[in-house]
Amino acid sequence: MVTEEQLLSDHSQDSLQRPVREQSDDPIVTVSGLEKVYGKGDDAVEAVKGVDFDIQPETVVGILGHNGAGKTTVIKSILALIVPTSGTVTVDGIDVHENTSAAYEKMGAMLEGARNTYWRLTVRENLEIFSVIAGNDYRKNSARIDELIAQFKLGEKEDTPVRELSRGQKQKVSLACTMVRDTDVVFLDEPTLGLDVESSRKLRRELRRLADHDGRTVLLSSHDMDVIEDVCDRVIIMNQGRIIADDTVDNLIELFNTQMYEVVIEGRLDAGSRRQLESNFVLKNVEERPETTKFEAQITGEEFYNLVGTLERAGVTIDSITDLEPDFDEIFLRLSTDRSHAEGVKHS
Ligand SMILES: Nc1ncnc2c1ncn2[C@@H]1O[C@H](COP(=O)(O)OP(=O)(O)OP(=O)(O)O)[C@@H](O)[C@H]1O
Repeated sequence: MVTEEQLLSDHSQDSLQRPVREQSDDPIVTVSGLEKVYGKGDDAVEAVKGVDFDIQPETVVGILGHNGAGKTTVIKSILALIVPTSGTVTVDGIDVHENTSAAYEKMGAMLEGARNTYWRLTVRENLEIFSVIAGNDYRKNSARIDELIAQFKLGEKEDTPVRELSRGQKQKVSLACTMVRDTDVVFLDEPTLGLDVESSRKLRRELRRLADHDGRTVLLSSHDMDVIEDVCDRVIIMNQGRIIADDTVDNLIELFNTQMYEVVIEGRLDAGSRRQLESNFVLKNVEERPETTKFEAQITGEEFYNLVGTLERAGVTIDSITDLEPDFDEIFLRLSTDRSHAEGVKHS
């Protein structure tokens, strides 16, 4: 078993320059039939119950789920930090559990945020030490270190010990240290945790740039839906050890986009009309005002005209119908609390 320390400090590369990976449509990460049971007998916990997915190169994939959903177990299995009960994981075609050292040349990880770094050392010393650990002569690598310091706007703090930095600055140092190892695949656990709005926004841009310009593949976990929405090409949502949704962010938003409408009608909704509506649609938050009544109707895309027709047949005068576009926060909540959505949102 390889420890987390070894993964973060793999030293098998002679030079910092990442060999250019041949262009290919093959997935760079494949996870097949992954299962993990912790403990035995009555104490056994089925943390991951048969998970399959592929990740295409140069994409950013988010993994989401409530606490205990199994995300860390999946990520640690990919990183060969734990041995799964069954299933296989390959990175760039290499089985991570059979050939861990070769797989580590392909991947870097920031698992515990700022705790990765050496707090007594300065920012620059941290980057130098991570460079040395990666098998590089940091003196020859100073251009890359300068670049990372500039990219993460750490210039003013480069000679400050990490322990004296703010939480956000520590997070940036940690990420920069992960980037010193110039690997094809990068795993980031809660990369924006504790960052202020502005720093989080900049970091999100940086994460996007990693895929778009540096050709890296990023798998990140986050509870911050803005990060997911802004940065990820695709999102995998886990619940109780299983994948319940796996699709592009755009598709997930589109799927939920047309499902909720806010309707305002003139006057009151009489009992007969209400019964008629409720037999066809889910009505929520009915609110009677002095002159109007407002309610939300949950429908599928094609039923929009049915909704209008039903209202007209009921003799109701429609003031307005507004598409309630859910934010990703709400989509995540709906998906992870209502299993009935799950079947429709897995991409092939
Ligand atoms: N070492 C362990 N021994 C026993 N059970 C474990 C161990 N690690 C995790 N589990 C259990 O496995 C399940 C999945 O845990 P995991 O850490 O993978 O979830 P997660 O989605 O990463 O959660 P979080 O968002 O809280 O980090 C949980 O029920 C957890 O209690």
